[in-house]
Parts: sequence; C-alpha cells; structure tokens
Amino acid sequence: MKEYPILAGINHPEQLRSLTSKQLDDLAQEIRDCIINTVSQNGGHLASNLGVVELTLAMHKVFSSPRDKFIWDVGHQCYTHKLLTGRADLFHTIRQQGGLSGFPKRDENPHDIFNTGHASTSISAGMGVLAGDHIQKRTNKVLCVIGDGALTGGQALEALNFAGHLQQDLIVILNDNTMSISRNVGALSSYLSQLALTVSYKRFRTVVDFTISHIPFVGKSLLRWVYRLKRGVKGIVYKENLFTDLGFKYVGPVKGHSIEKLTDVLEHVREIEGPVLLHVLTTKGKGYAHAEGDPSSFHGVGPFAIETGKVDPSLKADPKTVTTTAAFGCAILTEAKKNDKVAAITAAMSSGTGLLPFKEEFPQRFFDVGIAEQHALTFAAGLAASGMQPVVAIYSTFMQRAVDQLIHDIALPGLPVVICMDRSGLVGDDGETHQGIFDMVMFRNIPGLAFLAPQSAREIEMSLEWALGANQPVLIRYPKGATYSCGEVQDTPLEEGKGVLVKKREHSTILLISLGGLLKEVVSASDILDEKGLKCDVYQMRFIRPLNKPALLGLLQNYEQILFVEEGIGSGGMGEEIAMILSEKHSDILYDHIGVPSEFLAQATRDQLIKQCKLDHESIVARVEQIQSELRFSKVVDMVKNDKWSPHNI
Ligand SMILES: Cc1ncc(C[n+]2csc(CCOP(=O)(O)OP(=O)(O)O)c2C)c(N)n1
Ligand SMILES: CC(=O)[C@@H](O)[C@H](O)COP(=O)(O)O
Ligand SMILES: [Mg+2]
Repeated sequence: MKEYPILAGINHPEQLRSLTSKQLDDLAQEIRDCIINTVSQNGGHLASNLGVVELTLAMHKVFSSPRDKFIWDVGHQCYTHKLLTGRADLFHTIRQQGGLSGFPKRDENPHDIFNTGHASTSISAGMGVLAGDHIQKRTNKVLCVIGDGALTGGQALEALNFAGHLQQDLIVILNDNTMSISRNVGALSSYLSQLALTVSYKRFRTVVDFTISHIPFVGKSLLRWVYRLKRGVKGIVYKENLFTDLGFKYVGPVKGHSIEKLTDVLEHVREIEGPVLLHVLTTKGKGYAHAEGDPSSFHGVGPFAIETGKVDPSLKADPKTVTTTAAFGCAILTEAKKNDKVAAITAAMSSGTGLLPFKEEFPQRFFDVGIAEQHALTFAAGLAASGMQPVVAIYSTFMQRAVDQLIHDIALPGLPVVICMDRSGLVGDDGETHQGIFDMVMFRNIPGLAFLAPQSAREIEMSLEWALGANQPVLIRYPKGATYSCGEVQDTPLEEGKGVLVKKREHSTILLISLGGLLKEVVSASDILDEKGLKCDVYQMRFIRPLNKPALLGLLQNYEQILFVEEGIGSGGMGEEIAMILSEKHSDILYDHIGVPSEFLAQATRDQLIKQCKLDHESIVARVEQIQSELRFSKVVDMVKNDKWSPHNI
C-alpha cells in the first residue's frame, strides 16, 4: 500500500471526515490507480467501478456505515466501498480463490449489508432492511445505489412502486451513466436521458437569470418567457417527473465526479423525509481513457496491459480456440439465414451471449429487452404464439430469474421457444452468484421440454438446428469457454434421446459417462486409466431429456463398472436418474456418480473449481481406482466365503 499513502491510512470510513477537500481528491486518484492496477492483474468490473469513486467517497463521508446501510445493486461497483471499509490490504486478492469477493458479501465484512450479484434487487432489499429497522426503532438511513441498467429490471420497478406506497425514508441513488453492459436500451433509458438534460437547463437558467434579469423594465417578464420557451422546446418537466409521480422526492440530476458537490447534495438528501431518489450522472470508466472510450469492453475484463488497454499476448487464448459463445453466435446466424422466422432475444447480454453478429445482420429480428429475464421469456413465448421461432440467449445463472415463465408461459402451452444457456456449469471468478450449476436440477423434469448439453462447436450447431425443427420448447446448455471435441466421432449426427460413444477401447469393462462441460477431463482420465491397464470407454450424453432408455440400457449392460460425471449439482441430478434406470434392470453393475456438491461455490478460476469439486481428470482416475480396489476386495471376500480363495482368481 506504499504507493497509496492516504488510502493506507484509512481503516474506517469515518476517517474521511478529517480529510481536506484536496486530500479527498487525491484519495480518489489513489483509489482509481489502485483499482486499475489490481484489475489489470486479476480482471474484474473495471468501468463500473471507476465511475463511482467520487460517489462512494461522498456517501461514506456524509453517512455512517455500517450504522447507515449501503446496498449496491448488482454489486459489481463495490470496489471503492471495499477499499474504504478496512479491506485495502486484501484488495490485491479480489476475485481470486480464498480472496475477497468481487461483490458485496455479508460474511466478508459488516459494511456489506446485502449480498448482490444479480441485478435489480437493491431497492426491494433496502425497503426490507428499512422496514425492519423501523419496527425495531432504529433511526439509521438506508441507501440503495442502482445503475440505469439495473433500473430496467422489473423487480426494481416493483420496489419503486412499493417504496412510493410505504413512504419510509429510503434513499435511492440512481447512478446514471447511460450504459448497461452495452448501451442501455428502452423507454426508461430514453426518459432518463431527457431528465438529464435538466442539468444543462439549470446551467442555462443561471446564465440567463443573471443577464436577462438585468435588462431594464422587460428583464423579469422576458426571463419568465424564456423559461417557458425552454421547457416547451425540450419538453423538460423541471420538478414533476416519473419518480415524483410514484411518491419519491426527486433530487438532481447531479454531476457525479465532484466529491464536494456530491457531499453537499447528500447532506441535503439526508434530511429529506420519505423516499428520495437522487439522480447522479457519471461516466462509466471515468479516469482511464481506454475504459472511457470503450466502456462495454471494460465492463468486465480479464488481465490487461495498462498502457495499451490490451490483453497481455501471453494470456491470449489460442486463436484457433472456438468458444461455445462464438459457436452459438455462428450457429444462430446460419439458422437465421435459412429461416426468416428465427428471432434472437437477449436480456442485456448481447455481447456475452455472442449475439452481436446477429444484431448486426438481422436488426429487425433482434431484441435486447434490458435486464428483464422474466419479460424476455414471456416475450419469446408471445413471438412463438404468433408463429415466429424465438431463440433466447441467456446465462444459466440468470435463467434462475425466469423459472415460472419457462414453466407457465412456455412449457405448459408447449410453445416452440429455444433457450440457449451460456455459462452453464462452473464459471469461476464471479463466484457464488454466477455459477451455472442449478439448471439441470431445476429444469430436467419439466414436462414437454427437451434439454440438450452439447460440447463441441459442431454439436452446438446441430443442437440448435434440431431445436428449431422440434416444434417444442427446448433448452440447450453449454459451458463457459472453449468448445471441446474428440474429433470426427463427435460429429455423428444428433439422434433424439441419444449420446455418442466418443472413446471405444477393446475389451473395456469400465464406462465413463460425461454430461456438461467436463468431457475434456473425462477423456483425459480415460487415457490415464488406459495407460494404467484399466480399459475404459467414454460416452457423452447429448440429451438430458428426452432419454432413449432402451438404447442407453443396451450400452450400459456391456460394462462392469460405470462412473457418471456431471457438471451440475449432483444431488437430484442426472447421475441419480441413471442410477434408478440401471437399478431396475442391472443391479449387478457397479455404478457411481459425481457432480458438483450442493454448496455455494466462491470465486476461483474454473479449473480450480473443477479440482475443488473433484471433477478433474486426476480425481476421476482416483475415484475409478478406488471403486476397482473395493471391487477386488469384495471379490476376495466372496472367494474366502466360498472357500475359493486364490491370488490368481482376482
Ligand atoms: C439478473 C441479471 N441479469 C444480467 C446481469 C448481467 N449484468 C451485470 S451488470 C449489467 C449492467 C448493469 O448496468 P448498470 O446497472 O447501469 O450498471 P453499470 O455497469 O452501468 O454501472 C448486467 C446486464 C446481472 N448481473 N443480473
Ligand atoms: C456482473 C455481471 O453479472 C456481469 O458483468 C458478469 O460478470 C459477466 O460475466 P462474463 O464476464 O462471463 O460475461
Ligand atoms: Mg449504467
């Protein structure tokens, strides 16, 4: 911390109160440098964090955290808050295994009042905390910081509705940088831009006030006329707006990069009774030219070189590697070229889900609905009801938002909506909130829904083609990162309910079954086992539902031992279903299954998490060997029991 002398002296945010204005500005610069340096090494949400340095400093100066409670929507902008609340020393560990989380976490620090990661929850949570504090006769303040992107989420609007009704002293700070991950979209976003124009209006008014009012005789009436004209021309409502209509007091818009100004405004806001919305205008990426110039690319980044803003060449993926995201982006383009009914929908994740090429080529059939997963699914259902073939591209973790829409609006009426879930399985450094490990246990038993799990680029292509021809709801899940293929055998055409035997060895008695994004680990394990003299085959499940049970049983009966490996929660997962299918017919086959433990998994790299969950190739080998030795042991016991013991018999 030597390079950040002021920051190093801050152990508690109260200390900010003794700093001069100049020291606070210097501290803001130190914090920016610290965030840029750390994120350039660990990766993280750079642009969003750089945008709220001054706002966070002013909040901590005016209010008394943790007595006053700060709730950060999404939570990806909490780095300055972490740095000011006794975590500066550990900041270099952010988003790393065993280190600080990239999001607020209650069990990490008492200043983290509420865990976040998924968008649009802060106002609901803040209302709950405030109502609870009120009942318990506490007099603290509750502040929710929500971005213009997160405000597009339905839950945020439900909460505004409730806050306006309850009329408790909630402070909502709207951090408006006109950006979601990509440029923010929707009527609300346009409305906020209109509202933001009142800043220039106010400045204009000050100048006009002074000059016109000094004109003899006509000055005052001319001034009134100019105000009217200005309002009329830009359609600006100066005081009343959507928020005041909902029962909030509205303050702003305020420029968000002067600590002094923000401090003044927050001191004023602190005294207001009833719910208040402070509208702050910030620049995403503020203070780092590369991020200001391209805030989308610097929203969430991996390690990069500070000078150039580019990824360190030594860390770049092999250019031949095709990611699952790119494979899907390519596949949907191919389908859309063949079929003009194919439409694509994203909930504010056009870049992350690989839909940018589609958006470019078919803008009429592309819909970014904002951070609104529930709406995305029911909107897709509506498109399907009108005869279109909608494809929703979404992260597995965000599908959790839309379970009822999937069941009630899509599966129940059997509407042909295809849902492509990227980042299914272990995602890594975003941690608990973003792991895509629940989708299989949540969705594998929904009637009428087909569910596929491709691995290679060709399989992603075939799965989408199959789904669009199936005339039923279909879910397709694929992992984060590179596609994986065992070669030509994996290009075998897709057959409903069946997988593919990707490794076949002579006289093998062991079968490894892979489901999800772990085929590479499973194949490596089989190679190691083969070298050790344990012959095993590898089967890749392509369908989670429907399953062709006779075909599956026909395959399974050829083996003495089967190990099922899935990248999803093991308890209640497919491994258990296979156990049941097998036990009905072949209870003599030794069967075991491994999956992700039923736990919330904190941040680490994807590879570290695979190891931690004992799903890596070494752990798979160890598991097979352990079962083999148990098998040998039970054979010996049987022989001894039957008086047939001989070392040559095992
Ligand atoms: C439910 C949900 N959907 C999608 C996301 C992915 N996501 C994270 S941040 C973000 C944009 C947020 O924009 P905004 O609230 O304006 O914050 P900014 O990054 O501009 O500071 C999105 C879409 C998420 N975290 N949660
Ligand atoms: C905070 C958030 O939800 C997103 O920014 C998410 O971190 C994106 O993940 P990817 O980097 O995998 O697209
Ligand atoms: Mg924003």
